[in-house]
Amino acid sequence: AESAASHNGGRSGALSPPTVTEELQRIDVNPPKGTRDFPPEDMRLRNWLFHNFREVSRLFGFEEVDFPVLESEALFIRKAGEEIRDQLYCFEDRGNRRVALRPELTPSLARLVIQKGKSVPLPLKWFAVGQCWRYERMTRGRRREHYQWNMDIIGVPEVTAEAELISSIITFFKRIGISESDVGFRVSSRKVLQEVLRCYSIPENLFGKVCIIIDKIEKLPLDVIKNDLKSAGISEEAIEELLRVLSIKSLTELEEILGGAGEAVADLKLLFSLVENFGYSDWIQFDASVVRGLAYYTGIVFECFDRDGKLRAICGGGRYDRLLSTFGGDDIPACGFGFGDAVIVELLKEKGLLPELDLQVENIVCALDHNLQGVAATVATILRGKGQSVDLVLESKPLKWVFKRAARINAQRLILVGNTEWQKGMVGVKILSSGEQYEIKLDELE
Ligand SMILES: OCc1cccc(Br)n1
Repeated sequence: AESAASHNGGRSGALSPPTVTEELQRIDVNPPKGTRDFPPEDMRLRNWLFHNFREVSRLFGFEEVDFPVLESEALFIRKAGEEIRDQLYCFEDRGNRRVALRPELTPSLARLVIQKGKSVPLPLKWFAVGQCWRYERMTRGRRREHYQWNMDIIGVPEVTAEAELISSIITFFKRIGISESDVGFRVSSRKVLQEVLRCYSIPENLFGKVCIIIDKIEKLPLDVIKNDLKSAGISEEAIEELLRVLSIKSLTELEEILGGAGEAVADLKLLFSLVENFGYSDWIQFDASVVRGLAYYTGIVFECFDRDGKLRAICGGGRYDRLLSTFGGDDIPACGFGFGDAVIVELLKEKGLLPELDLQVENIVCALDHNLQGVAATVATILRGKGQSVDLVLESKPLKWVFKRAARINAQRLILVGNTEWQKGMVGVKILSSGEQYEIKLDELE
């Protein structure tokens, strides 16, 4: 009675249908709103994507780092009115600490650089692939988590660092079949805005807030943008000049307006010439309206877009020379980018470039008699010792079932352990693609 009871979920006696209360205990088998499971087929695609992230990072000599998904909330509290702040997935833990699920990786990276201090000689080239979170009202039905690939160069003030980062992203695109006819980079510098604001004697501490307002220029009506800038203390005249500068689409025109003496024009000219040296000029364009939505960028900013205009930004990044000092660290220059795992998959689907990633098992091993199960396990161990994957049939099953499973798991070879063959120290082998079959001594199996 006890085993029967334990067998059918604690209900005594023979198998009986669950009672109403037990039925109500059924949990919701879907993941929390805005989050994803990764069943095998999706996990294969994710692993393929992350493998390419990591391979490009390796090719560029970057070292992998990681940080806790949970961070002190203080890491992400910036006063510039960023969307990332409004959507912070934050709470008070049982120790009354204000904590947050990280919405991005850069602040954690900055924290680790400061923590390591002089023990890590500059420049640092670090990369990470990590899950990031936001708590967004599900009205928009958007995801609340994604995985981001980040590459960051710490300690290099020159735009050679930004050129290297853009080159690494292009290398990634090329690896997966995306070309400059599919995507492009919009590149600008926040120093453009800075130089305009300085012309109108607008205090530096408004810089981040102005950038965040302007970053919404494509998403909000122009009068809203103007009102927000006015409320932030920007004069009408300065607003008009800002909007005029933001519509510039060529470096020549920018130089005419800002003059050739400023850092913004110098940085951008150098960056474009470096990228040209890489042979990647067709991938990038100057666009003064690019500011990006994170307050801490201080120089070059870029984002990658799909030329069909169907998708949100594929990736984005820029220079953040002040972030480490705002965390109490030294004034160390830095730049980096974030590349999410979702939009790129939408782009690959659009372009018919999703890779074929079937499960591949080299061997399926099956004992034909239950007294040979131990021998079958030994065969599996021998093959695994040679680095071969083995699906070991763990129950007594008819051969028809074994062949069906072999086809489902895409096994290349069926190894049959039967009494007749085993009497001679042999096992049966069937190559499933050709149908060829033969017997072989165990120690000759390879
Ligand atoms: O790109 C902004 C962002 C941050 C965290 C999670 C998700 Br989904 N998206």
